[in-house]
Amino acid sequence: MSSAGIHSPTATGTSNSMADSEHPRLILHDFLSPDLCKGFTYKSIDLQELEFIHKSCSTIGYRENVFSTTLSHLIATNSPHLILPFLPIREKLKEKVEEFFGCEYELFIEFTGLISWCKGASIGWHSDDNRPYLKQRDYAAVCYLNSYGVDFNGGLFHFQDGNPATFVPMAGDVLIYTADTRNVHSVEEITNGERLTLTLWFTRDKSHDEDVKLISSLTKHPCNSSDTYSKPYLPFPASQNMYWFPSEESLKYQSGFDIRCGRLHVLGYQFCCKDARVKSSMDFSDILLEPLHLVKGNDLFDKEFSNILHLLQVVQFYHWKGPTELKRSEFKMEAMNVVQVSMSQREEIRLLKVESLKDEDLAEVIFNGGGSVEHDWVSFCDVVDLWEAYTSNLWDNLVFRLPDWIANQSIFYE
Ligand SMILES: O=C(O)CCC(=O)C(=O)O
Ligand SMILES: [Fe+2]
Repeated sequence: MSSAGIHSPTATGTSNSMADSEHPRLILHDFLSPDLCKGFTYKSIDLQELEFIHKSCSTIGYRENVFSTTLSHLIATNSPHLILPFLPIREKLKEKVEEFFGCEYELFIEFTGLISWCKGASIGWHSDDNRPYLKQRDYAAVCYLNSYGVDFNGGLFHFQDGNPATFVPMAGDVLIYTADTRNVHSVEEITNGERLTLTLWFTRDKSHDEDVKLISSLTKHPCNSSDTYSKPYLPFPASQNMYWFPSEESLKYQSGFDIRCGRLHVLGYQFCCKDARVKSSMDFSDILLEPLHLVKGNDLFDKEFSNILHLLQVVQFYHWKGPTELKRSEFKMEAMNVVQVSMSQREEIRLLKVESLKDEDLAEVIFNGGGSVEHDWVSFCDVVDLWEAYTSNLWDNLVFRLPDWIANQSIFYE
């Protein structure tokens, strides 16, 4: 394997003795450099791209105050094309783990997911194979997508024995370790911010190969059919309870908040339904599945998004691309349909907010909101087109690759 693209890694314990040691582990600094995937035809890796995917697609995670985005969830919500940005790094990591532990071509990826930990999340001493249903896990690779002291506080990683005892998560670093009791570890409580990782587990057991399961879903998915229809790539939400925080409130929705609405809220956005509660009898969770308009202050963006996930994806895309970085197009005010919110719409927006954000202070604490976020409608307009181009390009790319994946029962990039 060529190491081109692995940006001046300062590896701890690259020698074999470390892989064979009492605590086999490896730290790679700056592994996820922008150069990582230079050789790939798709594009260079962008940590913010994975952040964009997580902030627009995540659901409630497996632990308190944790959110996750798995590849199978992306397929289930009609965003199978969003697995593509994971693939270059997923492949590089697998090669690295196999190389370090001397098991080339023996491993399968068991799980790939974006995982974020918010204020209050922590985990005590454990090994990653410490449940009967996790016994197949042999190795873990955790890629840190943002940084301690910058994006979050708390969240230091500790190994119970051996060195290093503490690891300070910084964007671009990777931690690789065995999933057994030779690497018992913990993560300190997050005190503020959102700590984001791309986490993979590897197994020698083929029956736990994630690719086989993903390909089975992709085979049945519309992206594998020749019926073409317009905009096949619009996301479709999973069930409402998967988006309600905290999850124990999701049976009654009396306190807490919908995480998609929470994410919009901390960026200063609201939304309303096209036909002001035609649907007055409708439940807020059904309205989130209806065509929606984006609202900021008194401005209503007069373009319909097909549902709350579509709207959130475009908004997060805008914040990924950065309003200021976007080259301002010629002034195209007339093409930009921003109208003033009417009285009846104002009331509807308020009601929707009350129902979807029972506890807006909690949403602000969890998603670290409140700061001022840049926004202007001219660049937002451009982004709607850019999102469309980005998405349909990924979709075409997926459709092109899928037959080979199915034939090989393996998801690969190169
Ligand atoms: O995010 C990390 O640093 C490690 C998380 C962890 O220990 C786990 O998910 O099992
Ligand atoms: Fe762990």
